[in-house]
Amino acid sequence: MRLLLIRHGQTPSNVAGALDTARPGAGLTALGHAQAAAIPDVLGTERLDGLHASVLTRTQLTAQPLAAARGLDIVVREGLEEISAGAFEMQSHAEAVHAYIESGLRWAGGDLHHSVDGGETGAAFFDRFDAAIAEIADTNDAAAVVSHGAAIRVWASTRAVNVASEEAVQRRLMNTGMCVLEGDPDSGWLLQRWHEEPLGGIELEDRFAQDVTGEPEEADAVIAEDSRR
Ligand SMILES: O=C(O)[C@H](O)COP(=O)(O)O
Repeated sequence: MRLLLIRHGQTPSNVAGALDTARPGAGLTALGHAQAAAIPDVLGTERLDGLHASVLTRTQLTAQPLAAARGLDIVVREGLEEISAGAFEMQSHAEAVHAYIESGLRWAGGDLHHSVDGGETGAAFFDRFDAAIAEIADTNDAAAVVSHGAAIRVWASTRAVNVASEEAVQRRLMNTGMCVLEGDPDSGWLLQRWHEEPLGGIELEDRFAQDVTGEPEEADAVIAEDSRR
């Protein structure tokens, strides 16, 4: 199947740099709605049998313009939600952000027992995300899935057999960025495309936002800079 994993549009938490991973989570900013509105034109005539979103409000809002343009229902699925920040929920300080990013890096390196304090393990994350994707693959040859920055980066970089996981997991994935994979749960997945910027173009990127799951390397660089002071 062809799987389009699209990160949701910008939220106030993405602007503030807060680890917002609980339900129902934030809605979209005005820019987030504009990013979502740009998606249908950019996807053009790309085949889509289904449109899926996580249980968090921001992915469903992001999927709405595409659903309207294609006449598709948004199927809300458990398992596609953001990686839990545990005890760091809604925190934006450097240690919290570092621990959250570091966790995904460790999972990509195979340390699946690790979790942030109070959060889920890598094993639990992959179990639920794999299960959701397997359900989608059962009934769709081509699907768009609107999910989250850390979840998409970690899952795509680890499940794609043609990339080095620990490098790919650190790539940028801005709001409404997209990873395209082809394959299936049995034969495996190939990464076809990693579109870092918003699908609607660089002019829909907010250069001043503290988007911690969109830019893991930049967030870590800021942390390193802070710790030298
Ligand atoms: O940590 C964040 O940046 C978010 O609050 C969680 O990731 P998301 O914005 O991609 O859902």
